[in-house]
Amino acid sequence: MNAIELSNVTKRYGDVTALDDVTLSVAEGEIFGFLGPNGAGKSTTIDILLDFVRPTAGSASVLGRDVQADSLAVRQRVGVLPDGYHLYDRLTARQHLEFAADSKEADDDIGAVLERVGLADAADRTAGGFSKGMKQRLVLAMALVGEPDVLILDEPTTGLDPNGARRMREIIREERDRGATVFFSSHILEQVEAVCDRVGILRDGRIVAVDTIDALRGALDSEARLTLAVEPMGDEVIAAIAAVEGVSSVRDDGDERLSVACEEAAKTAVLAAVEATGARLLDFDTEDVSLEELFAAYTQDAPDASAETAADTPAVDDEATEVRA
Ligand SMILES: Nc1ncnc2c1ncn2[C@@H]1O[C@H](COP(=O)(O)OP(=O)(O)OP(=O)(O)O)[C@@H](O)[C@H]1O
Repeated sequence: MNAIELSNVTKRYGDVTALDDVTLSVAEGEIFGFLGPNGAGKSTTIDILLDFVRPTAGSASVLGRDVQADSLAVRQRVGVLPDGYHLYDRLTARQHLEFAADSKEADDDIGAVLERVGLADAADRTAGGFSKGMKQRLVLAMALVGEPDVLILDEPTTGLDPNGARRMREIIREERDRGATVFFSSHILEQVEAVCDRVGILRDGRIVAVDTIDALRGALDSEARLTLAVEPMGDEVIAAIAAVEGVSSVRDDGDERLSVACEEAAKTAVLAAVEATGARLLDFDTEDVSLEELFAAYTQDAPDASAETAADTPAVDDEATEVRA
């Protein structure tokens, strides 16, 4: 049984299609990262899993139960850290957890849960005076109450300092080790890479990739980044590289250096094109795809080689002129 399943889920708000035919499965015991740019539909997906929002078409289940027909049973077994959470300013941290335990019919050791999220010292202070990060820790603590089978966390590290973010990652792993499934949305890629077994990438309401980060990197391997040092450097060299089949962008980094994004197979053709102009290749290097580039590759349109080349070609500066002279 999968912990979470979405089958052909579409959600429209008037003219806006927030989710477009999304199908996704998260296995039990998995830490699944849900990524996408602002407005991609992450919160809408989470709201559908919790039955706060109903899909226009399709269905969703959590732990084998339909989220609409069985919403109460689902909520009993799910711990949620929502996007726009609500705390009661006049209640203490301990009272919030007692409330969470009551509603889940759980008998957690409240002190221990507060200790776990680093709020033991603030247990009897009212939430109204909490900092943003303390509030986030308290909401996490509420999600952990009752040893939920599934944790759904919407941007869990928002407002947390580096220690808080690290503690959050530790807790996510501990929960998985206990047997829980963790589904969390984020656009902090390092967080996601540090803990997730798999990620799903959402773009404009559609799932564009689901895999391990390593596999996603591997799939982009065809897109290599080359840095070249060329002498003399000029528009002719840039144009020659941009014209090579498989090159998606050429960027002039100044100082006689160029960055070229191209298909793996096009690398040699790029080097040959440089030499064919009569310029000398002083140095070249290839780099790994960064997380940022990985995210951009799945969530943005491919850059237009000619546009980028034109936009990024700086005016000839003195130093460059000197080398050319
Ligand atoms: N209640 C609503 N009424 C109208 N449009 C909505 C509503 N809720 C969401 N949308 C739209 O649906 C799309 C998806 O929004 P959603 O909040 O799910 O994105 P998100 O991926 O969570 O974004 P973010 O990273 O900014 O939180 C957006 O275009 C948003 O404007």
